[in-house]
Amino acid sequence: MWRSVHSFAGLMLGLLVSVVALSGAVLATKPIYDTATSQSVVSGMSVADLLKVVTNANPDIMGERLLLTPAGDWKLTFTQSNRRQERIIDPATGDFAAEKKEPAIYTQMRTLHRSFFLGEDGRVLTAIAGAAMAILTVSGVGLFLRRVGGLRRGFSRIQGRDSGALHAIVGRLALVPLLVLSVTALYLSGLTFDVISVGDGAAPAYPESLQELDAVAPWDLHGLQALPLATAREVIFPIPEDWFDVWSVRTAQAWMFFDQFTGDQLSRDPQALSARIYEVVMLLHTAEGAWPWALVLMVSALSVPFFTVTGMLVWWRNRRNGRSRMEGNASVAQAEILILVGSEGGATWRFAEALHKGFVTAGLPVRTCAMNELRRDYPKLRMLITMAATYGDGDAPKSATGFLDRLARLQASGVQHVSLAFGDKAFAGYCAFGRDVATALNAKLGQPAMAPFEIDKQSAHAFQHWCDLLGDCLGQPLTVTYTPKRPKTSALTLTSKTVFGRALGSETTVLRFAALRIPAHRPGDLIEVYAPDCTVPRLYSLGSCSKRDGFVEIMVRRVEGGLCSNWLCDLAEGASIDVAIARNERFQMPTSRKPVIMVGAGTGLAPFTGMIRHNTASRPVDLFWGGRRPDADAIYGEEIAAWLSEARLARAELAWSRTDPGQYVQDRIRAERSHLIERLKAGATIMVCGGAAMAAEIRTEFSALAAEIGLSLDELKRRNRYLEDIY
Ligand SMILES: Cc1cc2nc3c(=O)[nH]c(=O)nc-3n(C[C@H](O)[C@H](O)[C@H](O)COP(=O)(O)O)c2cc1C
Repeated sequence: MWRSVHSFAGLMLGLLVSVVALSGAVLATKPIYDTATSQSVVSGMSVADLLKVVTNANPDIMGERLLLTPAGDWKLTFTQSNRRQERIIDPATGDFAAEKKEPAIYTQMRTLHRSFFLGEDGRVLTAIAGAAMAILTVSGVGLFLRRVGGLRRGFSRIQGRDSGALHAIVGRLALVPLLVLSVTALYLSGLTFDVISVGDGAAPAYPESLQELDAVAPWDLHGLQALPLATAREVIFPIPEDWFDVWSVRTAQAWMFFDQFTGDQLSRDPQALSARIYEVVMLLHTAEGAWPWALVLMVSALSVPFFTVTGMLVWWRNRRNGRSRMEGNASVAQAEILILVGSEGGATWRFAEALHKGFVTAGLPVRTCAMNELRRDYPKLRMLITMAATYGDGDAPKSATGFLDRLARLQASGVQHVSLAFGDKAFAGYCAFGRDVATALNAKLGQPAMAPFEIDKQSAHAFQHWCDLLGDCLGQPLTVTYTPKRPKTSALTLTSKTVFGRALGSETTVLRFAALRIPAHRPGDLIEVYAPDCTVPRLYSLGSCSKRDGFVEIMVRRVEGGLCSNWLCDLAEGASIDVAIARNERFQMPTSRKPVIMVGAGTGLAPFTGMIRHNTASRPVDLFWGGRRPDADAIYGEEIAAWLSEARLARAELAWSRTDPGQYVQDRIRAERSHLIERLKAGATIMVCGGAAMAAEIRTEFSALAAEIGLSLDELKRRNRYLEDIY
């Protein structure tokens, strides 16, 4: 529901809201401009002080009223030579000052902001924009909390730098000011259309002075002396020689009345609640007289067009990933079958879409949504089907991070369940999250309707088989048609190839391609290579950055019988290959300036090469890398030496396993124990890339190191300070 509301409002009204917000951002500079140019109140002045300077500087006038203008100037109404006049005065000297002329841009922006240059009719558009902004903000919060898996995780670090993550990061920061702006905008529209009114229209109850005494100068009246000028909005002078008239001062909260002879406060007439609310709303919405808040409003308003653009990108990406194409999705109240999807790259959504269609065709009320969208209650639910991919070290994919907590709160009895896991046998934690899901379902709902099933490398064949089994289980054949979708690929031309390790009987090749029209990527992202005769792509870590390097670089180890690796290693210079980019947000160089410890072996060096090459700010980066023999296997040997001399790399600890004595990368870690502890204390992030066996050894080493300073590996992982890219 949140998603539909948010997408609909954003797509339909994003432009309108952006125009109002941008013009609002310009208007928010006005209080800053006013502060810089106004005849500002001399801090520490009282109302009595102002009256004194005004009277002394203009002895031959008869003052009537002093009014603080929205621009922050004091305007004096007075009579001189029987002529009534109004002049801005300088509160420091009491002299008349030139009336400030507002720059034309503000007048234009105000008309655009309030009515789109369309007169009264345009005010409806502004009201719609205000309502849309309120809806977008509230539904955005709902979506965000669902994405991170609940309020408890609402303050934790948001992973990734894709448009969705940026949308959420900026959204979290701008949330409060945008909510304030939208609610106050709605209030002001309510005033425009007379839905809300300010005050009851009653004039304050003026008291009278109690006795006639000799005239006293206002600056000698203790009541006015005690009233700070900063709190006053308006001062009304008593009529001269009218002994029962009083000094009246309006503040944001009340009218206050002072005896003109004794200076005593005679009474205080609080502003009506509605008038006070109006004052607060105006302050919050326009920030007049409060330039720091104006700055906050300006930045927040500027973020609105950013949301429109990133929001559209997210919407488009979701569409492409099949996320929003669940036609015939049953409502929560009607759903009898619930398909929950845990996906990060989008492939599982495509399987889910095929299954969803199968149920719709069979006439069954089915609802398909992300695992993080699981609700507490589905009144008609009969069967729950989970389709979950696994990421990282057996972790949940993005759309399922909060699933296990949500499942615990599900109110369901007599609901059948089936789990399907997606993974890749090349990973150590094959289908690990899918298995966790199956275990949790068993604990919550009892025995499954059919045995949990695992699909390796998105096998269409295995999926069809599982759909047949599911049909048997339901006692109703299901027609599910799944056609694997090949992403849009780009062609790369091999420009150079460097082979290492021939002398050792197995080769590692660094392949460099010309990068002409390749989608944006950074070191650590993955490249999907489509080799001839391979139904599924093979993934390789990228060592290059699309923005900074003029090439694409990967490292491939020849695997006996490996279709793709042999094909790549045998490629001739000038040959072309088809590739797509797979973002790997979990394995990116952290953005802070804290140290980074990179650990890898063999081709695990690939992502680090790009990260180190671009470490131009010389942040402390240590590389621990394991190869076999320095004479045959010194991949990037010269570059590493250069990076050290250029301070892109602080240390290079290379371990050679086939020398005498042989050493593994974990041995170097043990040898550098005290240095690494210092790095950990300084907030270092550890990045590990390579085979599963090596990664397990490194985990053991860093668990021990972390324990020495009272940390645990789990905690480091939770804080995104222990990142792994394992194959
Ligand atoms: C960066 C990355 C990490 C992965 N980690 C694992 C893993 O630990 N265990 C596993 O079985 N599969 C792992 N996989 C494979 C995915 O689970 C599998 O490709 C799945 O079909 C992806 O589905 P999705 O595109 O819907 O996210 C990983 C894939 C990638 C790209």
